Amino acid sequence: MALKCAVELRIPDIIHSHGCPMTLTQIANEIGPTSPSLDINCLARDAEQSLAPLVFMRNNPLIMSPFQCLSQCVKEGGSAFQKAHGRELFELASVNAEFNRLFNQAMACTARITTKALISEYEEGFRCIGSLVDVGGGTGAAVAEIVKAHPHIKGTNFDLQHVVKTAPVYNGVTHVGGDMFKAIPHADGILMKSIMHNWADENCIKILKNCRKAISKKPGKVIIVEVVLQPGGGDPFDNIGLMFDLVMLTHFPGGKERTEVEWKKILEEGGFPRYKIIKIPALQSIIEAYPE
Ligand SMILES: C[S@@+](CC[C@H](N)C(=O)[O-])C[C@H]1O[C@@H](n2cnc3c(N)ncnc32)[C@H](O)[C@@H]1O
Repeated sequence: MALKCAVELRIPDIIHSHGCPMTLTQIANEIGPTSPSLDINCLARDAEQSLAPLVFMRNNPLIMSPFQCLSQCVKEGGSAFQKAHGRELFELASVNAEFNRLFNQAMACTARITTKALISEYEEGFRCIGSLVDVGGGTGAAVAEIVKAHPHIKGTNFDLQHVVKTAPVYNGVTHVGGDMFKAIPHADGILMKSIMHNWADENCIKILKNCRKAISKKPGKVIIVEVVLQPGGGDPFDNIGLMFDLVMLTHFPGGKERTEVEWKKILEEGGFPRYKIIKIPALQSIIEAYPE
């Protein structure tokens, strides 16, 4: 709430354009309709890497109100989102254009940041594939950046119809609308960033089985970009990982963050017995999984 307020008042922009630390009185004097707006940091609304859309989404009443239903969800099961709104999040996005836009913009702004880390730390991993499908890729920001860095890759952004129909055109990227529980377009590599944590194990296994059908044995692989919780603690991102676990529980039926042991189980059952975890400078890690 405090972050939302600060972004709405353009406080990060005010401090940046001042160029050095400011007192509260100086900031208060600057707040007004004619505040100069230059951007530097992740909360400045106009910045290329701005996280402001994420702040607006997380503070939207439709996203906040399910937290009021958390105890009911613990007692009865099911998602708190469904209890608050009578339908699940992606269903609501399909019938509410404004919520769809808000959610997709929030996903795209964080995708740009994680994708930067992914591109710099996983260069070899992308070099050896000729085609890549980003499953649940939202409006395509991540695959667009990957294709820009690796122009030999034929990129596909795959998501629900109501999402891809609002996606911008990107060079080297084809948008395909569909349902990952039914079928996934064929490619050498499948990217899934922040998808599996929305779903219970049995649904993740269904998605992985469809990925398995969509890739060739060689050089086929699935590139999962997700949190890997460290049961013993000690990771600098531990607290954020646990906070995300609570958000997943609230917003998605069976949604959760997973430890390596939990990942191994669903990967094996989904047809990916071999995997490698690659740490990147981000909350998420890369889980590179192979069909054999
Ligand atoms: C948490 S968002 C992640 C978006 C993107 N991968 C990112 O990291 O920014 C989950 C995405 O999965 C998509 N999705 C949900 N159900 C789907 C389905 N059945 N088939 C394809 N995509 C789906 C949503 O529309 C949404 O874009």
